Amino acid sequence: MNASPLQPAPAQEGAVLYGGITNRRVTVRDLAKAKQHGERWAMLTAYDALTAGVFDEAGIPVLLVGDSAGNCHLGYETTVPVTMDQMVMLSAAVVRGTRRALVVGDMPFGSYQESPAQAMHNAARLMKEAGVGAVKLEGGERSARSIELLVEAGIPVMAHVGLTPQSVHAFGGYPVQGRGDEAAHQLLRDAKAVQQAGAFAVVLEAVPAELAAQVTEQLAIPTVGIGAGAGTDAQVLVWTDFAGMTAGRVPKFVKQYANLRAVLGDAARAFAADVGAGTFPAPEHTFK
Ligand SMILES: Nc1nc(=O)c2c([nH]1)NC[C@@H]1CN(c3ccc(C(=O)N[C@@H](CCC(=O)O)C(=O)O)cc3)CN21
Ligand SMILES: CC(C)C(=O)C(=O)O
Ligand SMILES: [Mg+2]
Repeated sequence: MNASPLQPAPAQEGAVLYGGITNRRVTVRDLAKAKQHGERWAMLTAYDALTAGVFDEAGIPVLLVGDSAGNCHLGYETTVPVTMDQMVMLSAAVVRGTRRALVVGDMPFGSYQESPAQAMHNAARLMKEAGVGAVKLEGGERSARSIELLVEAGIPVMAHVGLTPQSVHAFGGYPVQGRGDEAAHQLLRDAKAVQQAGAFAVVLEAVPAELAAQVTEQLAIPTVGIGAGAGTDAQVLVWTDFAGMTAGRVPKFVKQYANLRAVLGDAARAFAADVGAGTFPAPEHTFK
């Protein structure tokens, strides 16, 4: 059955997210219901209107405008240089390009760590100037007071614990988090702290699968895994990784569902060859 745009084929009978929501945006309440129904869901990153529209029409219920835009879109080595102005612009484009998905704006490094007031100021920018439906920020216990303030102000917050990429310099790279008893207990404390603070979901990044499954069991809010095994409520991947666009090595947890880098490269070479050979434009591409 060819699902028409914005009418994706329901994944399963009684599906909350993949079946009945077509003429409105997915909300955090839908995600809570999905957890109650044991319905797993997929989140992808998106950084522009066109790509976001493709994923929206494919029925992806939540799109994250990740600060991974730094790596995948803006040519930075890490997410650290990404600015609020860049995230506002990219998030606004993703909102304009979609009709159904919940769009989550990722708060970049230095936009929330100073104080809850700073977090409020910049989260409000994403909500007002970009029109996102929720924001995401990194940190467990350390971000709890900021999450509380945002939630009290009516801003839905997705938290992010485990490997928090904005701490790449402190970590010395992107190591798996939560290995060993003390680290595992700290991860659980972080997850419970963000739930207590009012987060509607929490990303678990680069965490041993068994620990992620235990955390998922103990939380009432959905967990969104990336490199956290199959026991979380949802999964997220950076879209350039999942579509085979990323240059060079991708993290171990990535499954590549396409090889767009090769497709685009081949197309570009064919275009150049046709222009060189004078076979493009052909008569059918030409005005009289
Ligand atoms: N393209 C892209 N994909 C991502 O998933 C991603 C970004 N960019 N930018 C921001 C962060 C960085 N991420 C990363 C990057 C590398 C690893 C990585 O290679 N980790 C090691 C862990 C090895 C270990 O500690 O055992 C790995 O081999 O997977 C993990 C997450 C996730 N995010
Ligand atoms: C890796 C995901 C969760 C993220 O924070 C991003 O894409 O920026
Ligand atoms: Mg991010």
